[in-house]
Amino acid sequence: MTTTHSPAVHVRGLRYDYGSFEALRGVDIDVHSGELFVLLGTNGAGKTTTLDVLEGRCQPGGGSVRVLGMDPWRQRRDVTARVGIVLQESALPQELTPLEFLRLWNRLTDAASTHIPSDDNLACVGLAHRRDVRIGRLSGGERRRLDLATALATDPELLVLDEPTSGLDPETRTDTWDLLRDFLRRGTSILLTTHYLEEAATLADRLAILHRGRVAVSGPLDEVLAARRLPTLADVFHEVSTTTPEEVSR
Ligand SMILES: Nc1ncnc2c1ncn2[C@@H]1O[C@H](COP(=O)(O)OP(=O)(O)OP(=O)(O)O)[C@@H](O)[C@H]1O
Repeated sequence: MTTTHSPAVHVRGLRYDYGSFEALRGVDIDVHSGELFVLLGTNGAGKTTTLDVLEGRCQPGGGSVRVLGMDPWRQRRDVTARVGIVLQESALPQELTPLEFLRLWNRLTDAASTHIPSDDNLACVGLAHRRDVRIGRLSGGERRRLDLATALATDPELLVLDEPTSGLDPETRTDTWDLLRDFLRRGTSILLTTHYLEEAATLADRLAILHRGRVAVSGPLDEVLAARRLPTLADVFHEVSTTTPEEVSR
């Protein structure tokens, strides 16, 4: 893995509209190199839209966005080669096995990237024993782990994960946390979204809560709690989600 001295993600004043609906209304986010940053949000707050912009799938309507120092809209191919992405909805081919799929994935993704051997990758995500089973027969949790394996295939500098533990049982979820911690130890930066506040409190070096297209609070958990004078992240989340947009502070 090559290292970078740029911040992993630098977003200022990001705006995005769906027609006349303002989904992002001036979002600021920094993910420091080597940290795990959690983006929380109320339903429809704009988390997925933010990730779509970071991945170069949507053109920002305003503001500036840098991912590993690059403009994801103009340099999408370069960003994709260095960023591992897990989308909220994946479309894995049901007829292939995990091993066949990862080998195909490695051939289809950027030839300039270094690929982790597929067997090693499957072992890394705890799927070695399921490598020859058709994907259509895998459980939801196993498929989510295969999603993660595709994101890890090019040994990325940055992982962008949209609800990577959604629908996993508690044990598989904590296994995934351990896996993410392994990647942090290797210097990978991670940005993930989740609806699980416990996950955010456990994993995040820093976090942000989006509400109606704006960052309502951000920072390390202890600073967020101190700033709001509240005992738990759940209390902060409740306060944010019951605040009207005009009252949201930046
Ligand atoms: N294609 C679209 N057309 C119109 N509105 C959209 C479209 N996609 C998303 N939106 C709206 O933009 C807002 C932000 O959506 P987004 O999916 O980014 O939120 P989110 O924080 O990921 O939500 P959730 O946590 O519920 O998945 C929502 O109000 C959503 O209804």
